[in-house]
Amino acid sequence: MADLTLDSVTKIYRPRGREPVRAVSGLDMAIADGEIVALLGSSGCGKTSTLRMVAGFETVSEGSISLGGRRLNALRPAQRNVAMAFEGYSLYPPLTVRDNVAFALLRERAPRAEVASKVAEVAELLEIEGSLDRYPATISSGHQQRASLARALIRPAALHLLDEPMSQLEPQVRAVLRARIKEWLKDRGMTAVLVTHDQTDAIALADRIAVMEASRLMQFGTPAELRERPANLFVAGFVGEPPMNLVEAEVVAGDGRPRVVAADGLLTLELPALNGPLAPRPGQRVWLGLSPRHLAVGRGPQRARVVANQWLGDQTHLALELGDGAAALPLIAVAAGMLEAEPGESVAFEVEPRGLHLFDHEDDTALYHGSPDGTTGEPA
Ligand SMILES: Nc1ncnc2c1ncn2[C@@H]1O[C@H](COP(=O)(O)OP(=O)(O)OP(=O)(O)O)[C@@H](O)[C@H]1O
Repeated sequence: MADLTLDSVTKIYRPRGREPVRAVSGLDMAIADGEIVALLGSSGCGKTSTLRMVAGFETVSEGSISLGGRRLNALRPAQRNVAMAFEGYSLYPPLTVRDNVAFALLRERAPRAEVASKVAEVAELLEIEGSLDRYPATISSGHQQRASLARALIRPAALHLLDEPMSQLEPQVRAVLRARIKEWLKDRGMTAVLVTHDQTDAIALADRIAVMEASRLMQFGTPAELRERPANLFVAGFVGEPPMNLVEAEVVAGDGRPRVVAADGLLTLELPALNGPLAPRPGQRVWLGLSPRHLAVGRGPQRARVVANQWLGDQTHLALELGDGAAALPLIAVAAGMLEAEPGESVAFEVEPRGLHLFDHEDDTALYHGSPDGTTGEPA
């Protein structure tokens, strides 16, 4: 267990006969001892390359990686004191699942009785007791994935790396195992970095999430920080299901309070007095972000037409439209309970102050996040 630091880490692949590929660009991250971090992003954003550089399976092109104060760059994987569960499982085919799981402990000459008890414990955690005496090729991909996870989780190491640890698991099993894996890591104070493209996995497992896009780190924060204070337009449009509504708008001076006007005046919202170096000025074009969960339907000064109403068993997703035709402004609102609203119906709504965000129109960075009571402007 140790803290992990990535300092300006860059990975450039140079495939023969092809253009170089910049897979990771100037990544800075400090992960605390005992922390669980998820690298979250879409396919090809550089998550796996990052994990493989930490594990030592890829060289670092630029920058430095250290674990517990020890620089890792030049060390072989076996010298790093890092355990990794691979997305492709990489179990040894000639060994039973039991021997695969126990392999690293036996190699480190741990007492047999201790190994047996640890294997039994992790097998129970991941519900693979019935597969222990079988060979990898004879069990399902889901069980192979659990066996690979089990093998990594029982290894004593300073850092545990998990590459898409749940990708092959059924949704129900996934929810149960997520909670158990988190408990296992936390009970033992283990430091872990996992790679996932699944937001639910990231939110459920990690203390902090590193959102990556096109080789760059977009934001590194707790799930609440990403949701309530997205650092830029990308994170605002990526995090949350559904993510934030984003529309082009302009800040205008009001009598007293400034306002933000979107879609040719179809939507006008009052802002608190804005100040600070980043605060948008009257006349400035911005991206207006509205969190679906803070569009309160059934009250307030605004009106919209219901386009669709989806009841998802525990929440309602409402597709709304302001105005008509090609110029209409679409908005998604989410309500915790069931909302009776028919398509075609006109409903009242209001934007709760904390659901309002502004982003720079030029460089996409956050300029303003609404505070719960709406009395003060809280520049990003
Ligand atoms: N060995 C390699 N040689 C050349 N390019 C590579 C190599 N490995 C990865 N890449 C490229 O680097 C970029 C980042 O890939 P990486 O696998 O790190 O992303 P990822 O976010 O983990 O995606 P995925 O979820 O699909 O694994 C991609 O453009 C990928 O095609």
